[in-house]
Amino acid sequence: MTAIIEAQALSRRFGSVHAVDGVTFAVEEGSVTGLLGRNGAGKTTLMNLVTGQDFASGGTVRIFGEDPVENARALTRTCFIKESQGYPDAYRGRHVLAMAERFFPHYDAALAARLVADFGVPVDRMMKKMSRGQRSAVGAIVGIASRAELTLLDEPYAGLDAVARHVFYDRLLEDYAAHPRTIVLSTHLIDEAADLLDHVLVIHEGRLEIDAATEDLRGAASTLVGRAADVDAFVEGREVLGRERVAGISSATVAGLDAQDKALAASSGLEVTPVSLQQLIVRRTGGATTREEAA
Ligand SMILES: Nc1ncnc2c1ncn2[C@@H]1O[C@H](COP(=O)(O)OP(=O)(O)OP(=O)(O)O)[C@@H](O)[C@H]1O
Repeated sequence: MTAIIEAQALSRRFGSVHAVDGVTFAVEEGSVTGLLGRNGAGKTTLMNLVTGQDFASGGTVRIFGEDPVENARALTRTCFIKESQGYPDAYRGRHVLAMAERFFPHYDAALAARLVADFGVPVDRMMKKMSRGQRSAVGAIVGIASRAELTLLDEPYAGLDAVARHVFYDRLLEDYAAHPRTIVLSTHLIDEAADLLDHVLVIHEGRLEIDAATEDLRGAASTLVGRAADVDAFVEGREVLGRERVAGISSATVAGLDAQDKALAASSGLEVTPVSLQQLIVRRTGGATTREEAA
């Protein structure tokens, strides 16, 4: 496999804030990677470093094997769409699409036109007069139609309604299947995007908390519900990610249960359910929680 992005001990400090704190990872060619984390975790900063829009305070990052900073060759193979994208005052939607067509060597204008219709974007309207969702849709259209070898999408659907988000997932997957490329997508809507992702990078307070195949994370934790005494006995000595207790009934989220463990839990009268990717990440980045409520 070829690594399209390689970061080694990459850091970015803003004064005393360690926005990105010594992260090392590789993104493989042709993968769809979710860059996940809480507000302020460092996702945008990391994407800015990967696309050469910011300078590292330490460590290195390479895309296509090269330093991205002021590297026109690497950057014309890269499309970075971010929520906070600014546009010149006089730009209408169609100007943004025309610029994209000029910039990206593999841009497909016919696909962009179809996506404009799918999202219902008023491309003759000034960008500054578009709603937040319409501006996001323009970014999503450029992100998909550019067919850049490396596509980074930073919260590409902020403001998009549920229908438009599903149009985005469907069209992105469809076009990716026909024209494979490397995609990195940051999002807070983890479960919604989970089917799209084959790899997950979770960043927490600037550090890389999880770097794993989505497949390996599915079923990586389970929730056990039952009588408090039974739950307590079962989880003794296991990795507990979170625990809640209401009136003698306990619920515990536990990592690393195999089929035998689950069967044992069930035979002890506990209800066992898999934890979704989103729940797992919330547990991992929110710290183990313990909540007790009286009856
Ligand atoms: N230019 C800057 N100057 C000072 N601090 C900054 C700057 N840019 C980012 N930060 C800080 O670095 C941290 C990481 O910010 P970043 O925007 O990368 O987070 P994020 O994961 O993209 O968050 P969100 O999900 O809220 O968009 C935050 O604490 C932020 O306040």
